[in-house]
Amino acid sequence: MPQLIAGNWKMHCLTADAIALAEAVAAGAAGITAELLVCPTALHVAAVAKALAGSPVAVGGQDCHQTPQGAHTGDIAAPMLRDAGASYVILGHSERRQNHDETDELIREKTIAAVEAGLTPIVCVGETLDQRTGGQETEVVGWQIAGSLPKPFAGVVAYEPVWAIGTGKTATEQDVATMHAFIREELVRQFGEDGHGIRILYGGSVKASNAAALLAVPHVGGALVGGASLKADEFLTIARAARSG
Ligand SMILES: O=C[C@H](O)COP(=O)(O)O
Repeated sequence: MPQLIAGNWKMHCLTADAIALAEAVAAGAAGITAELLVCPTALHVAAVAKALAGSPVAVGGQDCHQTPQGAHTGDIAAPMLRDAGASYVILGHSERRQNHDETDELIREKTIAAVEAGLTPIVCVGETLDQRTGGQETEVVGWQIAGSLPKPFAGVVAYEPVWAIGTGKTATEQDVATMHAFIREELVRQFGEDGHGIRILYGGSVKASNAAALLAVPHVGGALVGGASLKADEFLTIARAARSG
């Protein structure tokens, strides 16, 4: 399976910037064997999907509601993302866990809603600095996997240590190797043989200069890239560092 290189644009870009960024990524995608994905704000999914039509670059959302429709002011339903051209959705990002008090149970409900709408969920897990300092990182991630992923699970897991997001601090290759091996073990324990086939992305200050080393770590199935995905050249350089199989 090729690695998946996903850009999480977070709350960045006005419409014209989002279209220009998408077009620049698509223009440089030829010859890249990794799967490419960009996740703009929900407001820009349709415009970005239109800009990427005919290119190998997929589009995803950054969140969805746990129900397919209803009286939920300000929320976005998974079928709406699908209708706008998304094929993936990021769920349970630490910024949503922290800023919107999202629990594992809610994330599991959102994940089920995403799959029912035909989206591939990318479910994020990861420990805070305090949890790592306290030696609880695997326990925390194990609980997040058990609580956030429905059974069966038709999606992707992204390991993002919270202390490495947007800080410039990247987990060491050894940290990533240890945690990804643990996550694989947990996935196999919880999902049986299917656990071997679930992609596990690494996210947290991935950039052009560290991508090749991080993407070479066993059980790393790709990267979830924040800041560096806002520059097409850097995002494409990361994608070129990906393993193709
Ligand atoms: O979803 C992406 C992650 O939060 C990583 O963000 P970052 O690459 O800016 O550290």
